[in-house]
Amino acid sequence: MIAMDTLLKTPNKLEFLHPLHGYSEKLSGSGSSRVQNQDFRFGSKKPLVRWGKCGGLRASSSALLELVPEFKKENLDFELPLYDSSKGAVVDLAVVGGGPAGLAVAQQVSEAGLSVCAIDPNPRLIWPNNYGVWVDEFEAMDLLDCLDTTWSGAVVYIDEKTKKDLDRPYGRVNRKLLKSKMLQKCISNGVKFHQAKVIKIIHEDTKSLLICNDGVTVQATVVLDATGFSRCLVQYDKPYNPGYQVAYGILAEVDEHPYDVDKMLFMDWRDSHLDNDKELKQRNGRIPTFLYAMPFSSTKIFLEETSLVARPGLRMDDIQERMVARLRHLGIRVKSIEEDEHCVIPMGGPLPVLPQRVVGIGGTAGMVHPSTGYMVARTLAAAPIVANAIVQSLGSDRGLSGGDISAQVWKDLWPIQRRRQREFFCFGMDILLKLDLPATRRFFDAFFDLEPHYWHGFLSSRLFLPELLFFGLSLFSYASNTSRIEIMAKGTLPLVNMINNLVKDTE
Ligand SMILES: CC(C)=CCC/C(C)=C/C=C/C(C)=C/C=C/C(C)=C/C=C/C=C(C)/C=C/C=C(C)/C=C/C=C(\C)CCC=C(C)C
Repeated sequence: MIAMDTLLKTPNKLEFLHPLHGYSEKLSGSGSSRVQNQDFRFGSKKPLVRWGKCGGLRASSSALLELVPEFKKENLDFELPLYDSSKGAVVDLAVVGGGPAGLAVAQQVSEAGLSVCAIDPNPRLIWPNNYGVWVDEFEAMDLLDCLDTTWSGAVVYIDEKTKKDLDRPYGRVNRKLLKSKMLQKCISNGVKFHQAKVIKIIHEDTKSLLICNDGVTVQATVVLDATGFSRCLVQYDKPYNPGYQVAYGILAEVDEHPYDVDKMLFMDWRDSHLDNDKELKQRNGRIPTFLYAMPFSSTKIFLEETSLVARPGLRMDDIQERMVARLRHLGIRVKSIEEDEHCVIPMGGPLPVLPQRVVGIGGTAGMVHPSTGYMVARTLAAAPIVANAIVQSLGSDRGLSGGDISAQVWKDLWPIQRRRQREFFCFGMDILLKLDLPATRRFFDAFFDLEPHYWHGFLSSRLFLPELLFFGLSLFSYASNTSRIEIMAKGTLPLVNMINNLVKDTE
């Protein structure tokens, strides 16, 4: 076992290659933002941070990082039927990216008897992400068997004195099981797999040619980009200015922790762990982070220090430093780390060009919840909508061109009520971006006092515009006077922007 104080003396392990961002987007096609112990990139294809010798991190977090095991790629043991390019056949659908969203669509389109080719550089790799979901969201999709742990409720610590018990069960997705189930179904429906990255796409009237980095060309009537935040194929025509959720998580064996094993810790905004570090406390006061934790037992726990949203995103080393200070304060001594994850989720920002020839789902299609960073339940729920639209359009005898088919799919994915809903969520994000720690606490104090229908519905994208207005008014009425003033002061400009955008987008 290594005590935090001993850990503090260990020399540093991170080497900085970029002054601003020690983190990455995942650039290849698994439809996910989380990465584990690899080179890091941000935006550009250049490595920015490398795990290696010495560097700019304060010693405190480096020692914790010493416990992080070498990243092992864990593959599923499946014999995947391969795409045969020599036949020159045109498949009905090519899915680029093998994350949850891409595989769900591949599975559902192939179920309808259409031919599908799934392209991913690592199609057997178990997703590195630790997905958490509200149990009711997975229940609605009949996916309860894909949760490996559930908690009867969740807890939010607003500050040292205020704790909220959330009466809503939460679960961790069993990513190995979920991916195995989806792959199994894809295989039995006849999906073919191609292990490569797509580097170029050429559109013709009735088909598209996907040129892969191994020289193979896949021909498809419809192309679905499910590559996550790399936004490989989908086009954007507005400046990309998202907020960033940044988090660092460890699945750790500890000697003990103070959290109730029957509840998951949704947000812990306490900051007494920073009392001895004035500078860090001030930083946290300006752009706060909270702890999110899934206690599996009294000695095994997933801990994730999280910046809800910031622009630009917080540096990963800053987050790690805050986490180490918090664990030390809570008396959590880490014995070993089973896995760690670095998570950078772009939130909000413009939607892609609607419609366009390539269809998208998940991060690439603007489907991350702009106020929370959550996506997996929403994209899994959207997969049948995308799949149905593809199946209907391809099956229609109206002789639709590739462009007509994609237009139909985009229309079903982003109907006006979903676009308006997203506009409201972006409005919410714009307010969150401006709140310091005291204001954030006041905001969430009111948010979690709302009727469950409102806060559940907001977090799970179940409220649409008229109801969202009542949600906003209700939040306002629950807020303290100080918080109301803050919402008005910080929210007026975003409110005007939202109204302008809603007025412009009328079809
Ligand atoms: C899992 C994942 C995805 C990731 C990883 C990392 C982590 C761990 C994360 C976590 C996260 C979390 C926990 C999150 C959470 C979040 C939340 C809770 C959020 C919430 C939000 C809310 C909001 C934004 C709200 C808003 C509201 C508003 C805007 C209102 C307003 C009002 C006013 C202005 C008044 C007037 C009225 C009208 C408009 C009508």
